[in-house]
Amino acid sequence: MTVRIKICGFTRPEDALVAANLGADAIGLVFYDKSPRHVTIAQAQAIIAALPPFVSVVALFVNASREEVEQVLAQCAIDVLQFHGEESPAFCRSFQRPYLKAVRVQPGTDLQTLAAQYHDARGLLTDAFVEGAHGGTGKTFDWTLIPPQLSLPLILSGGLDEHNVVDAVARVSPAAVDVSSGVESGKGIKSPQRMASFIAAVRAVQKDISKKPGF
Ligand SMILES: O=C(O)c1ccccc1NCC(=O)[C@H](O)[C@H](O)COP(=O)(O)O
Repeated sequence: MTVRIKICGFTRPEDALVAANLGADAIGLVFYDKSPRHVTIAQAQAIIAALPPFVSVVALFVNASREEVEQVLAQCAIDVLQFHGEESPAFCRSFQRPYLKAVRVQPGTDLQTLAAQYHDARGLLTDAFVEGAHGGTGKTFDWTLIPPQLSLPLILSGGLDEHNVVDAVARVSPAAVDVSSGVESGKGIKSPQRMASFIAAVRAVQKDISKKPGF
């Protein structure tokens, strides 16, 4: 199976275009004003306008109000919503859009129960738990906390980069990987070289896995 690649936290159209041309499946835009990667609606529109067809645009929120989410949906061509806060399943599904639920994983996090609660999500995005932060921390978590069989597609996130993503994909077999800090040269500034290395690493490990007997 193809491991999908989402790169998150773009603030500049030129970086998003490079990501798309390198083969990223999805790009993430952060609509959370406490993030250094926060984009305005005008910035988001410019980034989206720079993309070629068939690259999904994911809008991220952290405990946003219904009005904030609706305002973004009304003004930007968003394909998928991603919720990083304490949003209830009812809130997440109420926009009638595909959504991802992000979960900050620490010992004791019951991913099976969360997958059942958010059963209509397009995937569960597992990120590192860092006190006081909701995402984009560049920190990894203990991947053994992920149960082998989850009832939702797993999007592995949290501290991935061009060096550890090979090991991550081989160990966890996620449906997709998500990265932000690990392909940056500065907060919100994506490095073409790091994005290229990251995507190449995912594609290489995937080829290796598909060569194994029984695959
Ligand atoms: O990127 C942010 O600044 C951010 C802030 C608050 C909530 C979510 C945020 N990013 C969400 C993402 O999908 C990131 O890609 C994910 O958290 C992984 O980030 P990183 O560990 O930096 O790769």
